[in-house]
Amino acid sequence: MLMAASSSSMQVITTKRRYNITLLPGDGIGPEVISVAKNVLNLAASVEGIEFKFNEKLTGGAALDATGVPLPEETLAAAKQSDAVLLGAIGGYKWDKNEKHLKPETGLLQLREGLEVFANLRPTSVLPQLVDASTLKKEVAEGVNLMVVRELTGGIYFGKPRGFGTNENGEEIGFNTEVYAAYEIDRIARIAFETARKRSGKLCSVDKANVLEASMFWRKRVIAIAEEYPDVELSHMYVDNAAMQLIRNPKQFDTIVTNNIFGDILSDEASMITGSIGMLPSASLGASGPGLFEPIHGSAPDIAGQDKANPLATILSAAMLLKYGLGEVKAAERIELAVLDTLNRGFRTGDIYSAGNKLVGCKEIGEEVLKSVDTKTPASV
Ligand SMILES: NC(=O)C1=CN([C@@H]2O[C@H](COP(=O)(O)OP(=O)(O)OC[C@H]3O[C@@H](n4cnc5c(N)ncnc54)[C@H](O)[C@@H]3O)[C@@H](O)[C@H]2O)C=CC1
Ligand SMILES: CC(C)CC(=O)C(=O)O
Ligand SMILES: [Mg+2]
Repeated sequence: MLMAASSSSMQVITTKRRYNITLLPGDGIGPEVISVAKNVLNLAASVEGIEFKFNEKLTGGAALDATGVPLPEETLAAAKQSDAVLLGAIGGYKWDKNEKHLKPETGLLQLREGLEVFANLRPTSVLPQLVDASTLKKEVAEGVNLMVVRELTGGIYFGKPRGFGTNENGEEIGFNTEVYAAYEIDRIARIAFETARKRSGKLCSVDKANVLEASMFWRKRVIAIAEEYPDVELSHMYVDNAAMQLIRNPKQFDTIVTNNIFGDILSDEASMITGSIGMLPSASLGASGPGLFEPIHGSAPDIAGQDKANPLATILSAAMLLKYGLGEVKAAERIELAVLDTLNRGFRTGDIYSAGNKLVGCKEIGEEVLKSVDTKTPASV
């Protein structure tokens, strides 16, 4: 807001906040959920006096088909120049047999690396409206509210050497390397400690330090960084036990910090506590530059093109874009409340459906969220 002096009076001029958003629909259900989330994002923003310029670009399999690479330079350049990036999902059966590294998913890794978004926040909470949809018993699921802080630009997905070759017996092999430098662990640990401090003050670091040197080093660095956060209670757990404890008693966790691959796997597992992978959003953030916001799920080729996808994870990722990417907290809350209101009114896609609710498709639940964005204010839900 600018104050401009005139000769007769002080005039208040409200400046519209304007942002450039790169949209990367990707493959499979990606374009379906992005189309719905874009409308929700646009409406919530305009109600709050924000204007978006959307710039849609190719990535993943769609980019491979059109340009021969899964992340065209033009896409990365547009993403870097924008204020935030919203991505649908990447990959599909069509490209499964592609040779070596020519996979759509490589484009996603290149994008995360190119934007240097090393911190992936994956909140997992059981909404009161969806306790029935949880895979777990009501008393185990009710009230779960945890945050997985996943390291996103290091570890085995990026480590070198990697590739295909032959072993000493001349047999074919494939190999990857789990490698972490101290700075990579330190910076994600600090994000996790800060996150835990703002939540209930409990941080659990998940590793495989009984077997892997990279994990032993991970634990050593997390313990070193803990000295900067004496108010946060730090614990450690091996990943196999963590996978089991998440199902046995998820409420023992508040903030979990872990490496790239364990975070990928544990967050898919955690999604079933909330009812569906179609509910979980994520924010990927770096030290500076635009954040990348995407649902945690993939391109779901088994339901693509059938209007069956749950777009709520992408809509909630749009809310994270507003909150973490742009600092537009009111517009973010408007979207979160609209999702709750839509669920309160009984609308469900197939993945979160339970008897007595209204079964709708991707587009229709999107329309219902739009109605809620329009009618509900933070005070009215
Ligand atoms: N961030 C990304 O772009 C990711 C891409 N992938 C890619 O996606 C493709 C499919 O991978 P999958 O292992 O099958 O994982 P997936 O997450 O795409 O699907 C797993 C299961 O969850 C269901 N599902 C996923 N999202 C849903 C939604 N929004 N609403 C309702 N149901 C939903 C699917 O129908 C499927 O049965 C692969 O090419 C994979 O590499 C996988 C994970 C993340
Ligand atoms: C598709 C992969 C690159 C990653 C993945 O599964 C994820 O980030 O959840
Ligand atoms: Mg995954």
